Amino acid sequence: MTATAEGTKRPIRRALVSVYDKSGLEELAQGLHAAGVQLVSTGSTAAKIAAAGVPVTKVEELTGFPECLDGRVKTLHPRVHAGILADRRLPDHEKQLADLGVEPFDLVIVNLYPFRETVASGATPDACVEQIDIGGPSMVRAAAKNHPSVAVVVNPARYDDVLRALADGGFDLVARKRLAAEAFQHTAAYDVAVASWFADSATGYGAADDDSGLPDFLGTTYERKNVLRYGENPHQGAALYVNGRGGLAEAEQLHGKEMSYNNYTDTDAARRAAYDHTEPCVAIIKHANPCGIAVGLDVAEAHRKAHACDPVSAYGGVIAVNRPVSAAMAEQVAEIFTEVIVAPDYEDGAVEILSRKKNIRVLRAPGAPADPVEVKTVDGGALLQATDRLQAGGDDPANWTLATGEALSAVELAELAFAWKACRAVKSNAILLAKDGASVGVGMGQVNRVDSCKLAVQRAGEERARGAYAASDAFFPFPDGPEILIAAGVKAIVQPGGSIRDEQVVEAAEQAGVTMYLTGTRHFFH
Ligand SMILES: NC(=O)c1ncn([C@@H]2O[C@H](COP(=O)(O)O)[C@@H](O)[C@H]2O)c1NC=O
Repeated sequence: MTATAEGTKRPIRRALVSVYDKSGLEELAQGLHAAGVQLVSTGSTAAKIAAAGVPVTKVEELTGFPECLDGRVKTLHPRVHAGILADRRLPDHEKQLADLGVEPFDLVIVNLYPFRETVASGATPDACVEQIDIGGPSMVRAAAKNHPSVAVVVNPARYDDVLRALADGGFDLVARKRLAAEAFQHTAAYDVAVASWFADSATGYGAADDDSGLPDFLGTTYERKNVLRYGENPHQGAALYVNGRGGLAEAEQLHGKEMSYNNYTDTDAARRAAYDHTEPCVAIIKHANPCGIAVGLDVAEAHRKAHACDPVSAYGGVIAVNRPVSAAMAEQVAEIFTEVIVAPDYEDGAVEILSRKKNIRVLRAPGAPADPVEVKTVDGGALLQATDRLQAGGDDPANWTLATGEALSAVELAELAFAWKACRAVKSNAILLAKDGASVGVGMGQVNRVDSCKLAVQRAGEERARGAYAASDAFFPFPDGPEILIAAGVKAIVQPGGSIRDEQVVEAAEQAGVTMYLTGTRHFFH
């Protein structure tokens, strides 16, 4: 076999066209015809080409076999597939084609039935199954395999390239290989979507062969959306990929500079924090940790309270809101250097107010974060876990156990519940002090809980710590942590409990007359 030189172009004389998405088809067919290319096509594709005044041979005429079974069999025929798969570099293949009376194809243009869109429309299982394209992927894969002889196009956005190549003597091997790669990516993503739908798993990622609910095969595909300027640091290349499920990765940017890698990770953390609360909530994040979380009667009030937690750190922060941003809130934000603001929407005038600052990135991302699972890579593998969400059991104060002290009133319990929920947004070991529905002191990311307690108290300051409501994301292993909170004068503490020294921990609170509740639920966040 002699390898075709990379730069050698293969002229296009005969094309097979079978497309579900018929956008740009008429112009393409006219262009192909004008360049002297013979067209062979399926049912309604052929009808549209003919209607555009372009001569076309129906596949049925080629195969001598009618399209049948409601379109389940159209192109699945040796006259089609031998025409696609013959390796034109091999004299023996050329001879076999001649003996069999099969004419080869130089170009295959196919796009597939809209399986994903049909599933998303809520169609019946039978209707979804009917949209699993069989003949299309077969042609695409055959043409891509045989890229030394055939060019394959799966995306109408490539039609201009086809017309340009025609005028230029055809595609060279490098271009055909690139088209083949695109074609296999297209069928691979299509098959993953079909496989995941069949698995019908809660994760949407694939089938579980046992009762773990976790897929045996982690099947999801991502398409590159943007190349980012750099990653976490300037020497790291980075890009944003989307998996077609919406969310932050597909947020609409309404204003400002291009999002950076760190902007994305902080914005993700900010949305996670803001959407934990049912009241209007604002979370301000720096380096994935909150420098302020607060709820209010409206978003402007929530923002004032969140900002007041730590105005120094909020400089250059990332803000997430769980409600549309009002003009009043926008006026406040416009006064503070802010990297990103993300919200489900913006009220009239809010974007214009925010846009007074050239650089602030203004994002619209409708809906709460909804990914059912989180995937983290480790060297040589990946970890998948169900996404941590607030639990109906342990995160509901109605289910908490009063370990010691006076039971809180409903208003006080709501304060402690706010602290508990807000603490979930803090990197472990996490301690959060709150007052009036706002964080006032946060101790984050320390390698022991005592230091997190010290940090939370120090950041709150004496006055704000006194009478605050304290939450810990995981149990206190020793009484030393709570002792710091107690010494600072907190009113109540909530923590999961479950340490072998719970008794000593509870005793410390008891002696000081501080109320302590146990949730039975932990929220590590790393
Ligand atoms: N069954 C087959 O032999 C077959 N061959 C081509 N198709 C698909 O039929 C569609 C085009 O059909 P039409 O030209 O009738 O609109 C394309 O999306 C193509 O991928 C087929 N359909 C499904 O498998």
